[in-house]
Amino acid sequence: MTTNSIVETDVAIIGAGTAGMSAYRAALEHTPRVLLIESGVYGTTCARVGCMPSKLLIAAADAAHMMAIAPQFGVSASGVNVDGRAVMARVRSERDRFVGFVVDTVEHWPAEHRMLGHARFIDQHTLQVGDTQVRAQRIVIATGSRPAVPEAWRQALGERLIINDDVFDWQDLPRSVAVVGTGVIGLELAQALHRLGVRVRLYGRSERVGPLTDPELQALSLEVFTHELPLSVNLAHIEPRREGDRVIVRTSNRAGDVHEEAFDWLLAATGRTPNVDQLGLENTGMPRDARGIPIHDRHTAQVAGLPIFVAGDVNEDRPLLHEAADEGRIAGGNAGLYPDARLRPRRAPLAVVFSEPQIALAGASHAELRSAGIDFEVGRVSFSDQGRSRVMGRNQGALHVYGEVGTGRFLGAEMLGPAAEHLGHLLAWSVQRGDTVQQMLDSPFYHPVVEEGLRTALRQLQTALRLPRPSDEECLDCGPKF
Ligand SMILES: Cc1cc2nc3c(=O)[nH]c(=O)nc-3n(C[C@H](O)[C@H](O)[C@H](O)COP(=O)(O)OP(=O)(O)OC[C@H]3O[C@@H](n4cnc5c(N)ncnc54)[C@H](O)[C@@H]3O)c2cc1C
Ligand SMILES: NC(=O)c1ccc[n+]([C@@H]2O[C@H](COP(=O)([O-])OP(=O)(O)OC[C@H]3O[C@@H](n4cnc5c(N)ncnc54)[C@H](O)[C@@H]3O)[C@@H](O)[C@H]2O)c1
Repeated sequence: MTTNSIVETDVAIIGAGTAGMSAYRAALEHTPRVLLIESGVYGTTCARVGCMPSKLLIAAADAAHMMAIAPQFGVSASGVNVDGRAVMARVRSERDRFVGFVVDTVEHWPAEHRMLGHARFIDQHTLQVGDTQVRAQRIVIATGSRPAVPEAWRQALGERLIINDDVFDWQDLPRSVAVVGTGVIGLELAQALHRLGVRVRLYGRSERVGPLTDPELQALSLEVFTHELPLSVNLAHIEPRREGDRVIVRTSNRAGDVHEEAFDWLLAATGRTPNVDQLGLENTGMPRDARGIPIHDRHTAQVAGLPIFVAGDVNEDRPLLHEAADEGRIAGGNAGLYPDARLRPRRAPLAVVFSEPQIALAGASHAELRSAGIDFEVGRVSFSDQGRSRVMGRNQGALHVYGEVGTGRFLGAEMLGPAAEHLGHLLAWSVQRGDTVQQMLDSPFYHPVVEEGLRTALRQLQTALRLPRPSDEECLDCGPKF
């Protein structure tokens, strides 16, 4: 690569996604010499092909679903008509609006702070970007991730294999889609398309549908989604092939039963790969893990003693929007402050899946508690008979809350059920504050609300924890006397 120009800067940030933009703002608080480098287009994964367009598609699906189930309330219109072109027109135009705000923001930043091109490390302080060499005192890696698609499928299916990015550019809804991968993206998109009248089948290698780790809730999740969606899980082989314009998905289960079904498209939702492979990281001598991700401290974002920082989905640690923004803030701030580095606190974990019923994980997951060897008890509630959930016709799912034996500290929760996006917040906030189960029980609960289900689970947990009963002066909702 010939180098025609050299640019010198204090902080170079690779990637203008959510993490990179947040790092840019934080670094600017310490130095005006900041350079944000982007190899693709401005607008971020979240706004262009992630959080926002997926929720727009789900919003349309929710509308169709509400009309479809309205007769159970004694309300009906004359059938449900989904106009695929109108659905996709709204998805695209609202998505473009969100993207427009982000692009506007970046384009209003000074031109000398921005560079377009693919950045690659030459050494710890130097990046090659096209024919420009960027010499930076400190560098933030915020390169995000991309869909991981089995190469054999790409070869076999050509353009009939699609990823989430493609869905949000559709002009119309297709007739049929095979969705492979029962993780978050697969579940959200498969259910939305199904509710919009697309013939969908969701394929999975295991019996796990969504990110829940509690075995009882995993089983419930499989049961609930099997009830609504055509699902083929626990498959030993998934072998798609192309016949003309059709995709034939041939599967065999562990018992050897073979099934074939034809679709217009195969949507691969088979996880994501961190963008570390084309960065020349081998030229820096930085420590990396088996996946090639720079080993760094999640409270400073710094790679062991080096002037290099990591933020966002590229690190595979909680690949979520709010975490990418936080990590960008930490990485950019510390890149600005280098050689000082501040240890920054991290928020309690919170993840939400916008399926119906929704899924939420707050604080420590069941699997994390088990692997850490923590002594904990579980409180449970089913939403099938929960008052408000039944009123709304959304009485599906269950909530499990976890509390520490001995201290009564609330540790975390997993749930599948109504209003999980809101309950998840309450629960994560309690974990972050260090609330005890008793403190949560002493908080107000309105009537009739879904949160009353949470109270039932907390009461059960408090009983299971067998803690000494507080005096009547100290509590409103006290556990039993042992
Ligand atoms: C379908 C889908 C739905 C989602 N829904 C949600 C949701 O509802 N809620 C939620 O919290 N999260 C959601 N997420 C996750 C969320 O979108 C990500 O956590 C977030 O966008 C990550 O931001 P980032 O800055 O790390 O990466 P990105 O926004 O991807 O930014 C990385 C940037 O780096 C650039 N880049 C890469 N390599 C180079 C290089 N060598 N040189 C220069 N530039 C480079 C890329 O072009 C890109 O612009 C969803 C993701 C997907 C895919
Ligand atoms: N609501 C949200 O917040 C939201 C929505 C979408 C995505 N996200 C974020 O994006 C991340 C990535 O989501 P994702 O769905 O791509 O990943 P994921 O890890 O959640 O799911 C990938 C799934 O694909 C399966 N899989 C992998 N290879 C396969 C193969 N060859 N055949 C069949 N199945 C295969 C895996 O077993 C897994 O079930 C999530 O972890 C989440 O952090 C968040």
